[in-house]
Amino acid sequence: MTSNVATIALLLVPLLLLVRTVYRLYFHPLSHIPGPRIAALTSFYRAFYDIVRDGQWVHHLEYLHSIYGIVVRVGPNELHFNHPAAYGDIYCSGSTFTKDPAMYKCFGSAESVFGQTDFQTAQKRRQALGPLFSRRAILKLESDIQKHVNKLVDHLAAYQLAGKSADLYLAFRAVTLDIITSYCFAKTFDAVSFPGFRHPVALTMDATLHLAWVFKHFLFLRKFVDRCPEWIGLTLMPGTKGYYDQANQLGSQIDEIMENPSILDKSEHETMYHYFITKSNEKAGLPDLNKEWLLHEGLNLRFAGSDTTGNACTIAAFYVLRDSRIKAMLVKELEDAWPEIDTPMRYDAFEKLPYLTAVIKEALRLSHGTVTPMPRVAGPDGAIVAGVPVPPGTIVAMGNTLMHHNAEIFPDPMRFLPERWLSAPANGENLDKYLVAFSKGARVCLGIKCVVFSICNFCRAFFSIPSFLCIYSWLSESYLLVSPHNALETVPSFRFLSPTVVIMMIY
Ligand code: HEM
Repeated sequence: MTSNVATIALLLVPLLLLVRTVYRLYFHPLSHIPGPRIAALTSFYRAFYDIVRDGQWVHHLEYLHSIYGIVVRVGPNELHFNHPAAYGDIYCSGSTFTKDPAMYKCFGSAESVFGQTDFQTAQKRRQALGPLFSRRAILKLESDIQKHVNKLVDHLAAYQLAGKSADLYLAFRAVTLDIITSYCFAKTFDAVSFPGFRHPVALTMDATLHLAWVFKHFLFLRKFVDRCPEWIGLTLMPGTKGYYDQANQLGSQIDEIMENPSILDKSEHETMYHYFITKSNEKAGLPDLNKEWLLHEGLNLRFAGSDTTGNACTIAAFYVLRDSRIKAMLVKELEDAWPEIDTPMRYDAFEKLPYLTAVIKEALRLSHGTVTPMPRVAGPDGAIVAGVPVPPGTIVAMGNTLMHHNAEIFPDPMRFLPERWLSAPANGENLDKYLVAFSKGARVCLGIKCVVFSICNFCRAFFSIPSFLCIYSWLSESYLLVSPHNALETVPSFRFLSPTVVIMMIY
């Protein structure tokens, strides 16, 4: 009897696999869409590039589109597009598409605004947190942000005096980490003061990003890590110590506040907690307060605010410093606008400077924000994307890199060319429409205003103080300004979802 069951099972498994293969290849609603046959059969096709090839999926997508055209079937139930219209169709379509849970649950930040896949729930969370990142709120904290930038500049000056090289990639990571932790929690790690800017949190961000891919394709591992005690997590992934440290640190701050919310009254300025705990008007429709939610939200903001902004600043510094023409133009504009260095100049004035703005846009374009395509799932009515009918439940995406590298929109796309943002486009179209570093639509980056503001501040500190210009030329001549893996052409694709919170994967 037992052997009969085993025989039937042995026959059944290959039979089922065969049926599935035939279905996926010939009868699946996506079977007519071009793409590699193997991708139509199994999602391990993509897993291979994500995990074994260490995040090279983004580069492979460019290759696939060069062969198959604007739409490629990249998985059994997944399409990837490469057409400017597709971006709008997918990301600006309101509630037609929702975030793909397989991707957004793998970071361990399921409870944060970023992790919400449901459209309505996400909107409520965005409404609650949005005012923290409004222009008004940011302007109120201008001096606080500038304080951190000035500290970084002091440290860089010390490097110059000592004749030592500085890793600007880590330096930017450190200062953005300090800014965002101070901004959202009124506490910082003082990461810029760490020798070599090598704060464990900044260092381990990259280390754990690799794991995101593993978790995406093997979600049960994510769940295992969520539940296992810290010592097991640390034994398996020693590189995650910095994350445990910050989660523990943030966790105790949350415990303290939840126990006694009145301590928020003594806070130096409003923080994330004020928006979720004390501002009852905006709380409508939010779940009951709990530690896990605040922790996910907090860890998310830390990652979202430091990784992306740090990358954009690194790219800006890298390209401005290696091109003396661009550097001269930028410096001239800043010096004309700000002749008296000792007289503080406000952000409102800087944001009106056209060349500075163009440099920032170009840095955002070439740092991409989120490098990996952000997957969305078509709703029950399906959709039309770039003229292609998409059946309900299909996963679709279009990567920012493909938009930003599109030579028809951005001629000579791999060149850092701020001027492209200054000249009127030949076809009269506004180029801003194609700058998608912050994504677009209802799930556009929540920190967008905060970012432009911070980058302006960096530029102001770095490029407008004459004595620091020599640091820059010295650095650019003598050393690579960025970690080799972080230069534009090689920004690793596992650094996806910049605001992505991979930080939480261990939580
Ligand atoms: C140069 C800097 C930044 C870039 C390029 C950037 C880019 C992005 C992108 C592309 C998304 C969409 C991700 C997705 O849908 O998968 C996003 C979402 C988000 N970003 Fe940013 N970001 C930056 C800085 C920040 C900062 C400073 C904060 C605030 C601390 C922030 C907070 C968020 C949040 C909360 C979300 C989730 C929004 C939602 O899901 O509705 N980001 N960001």
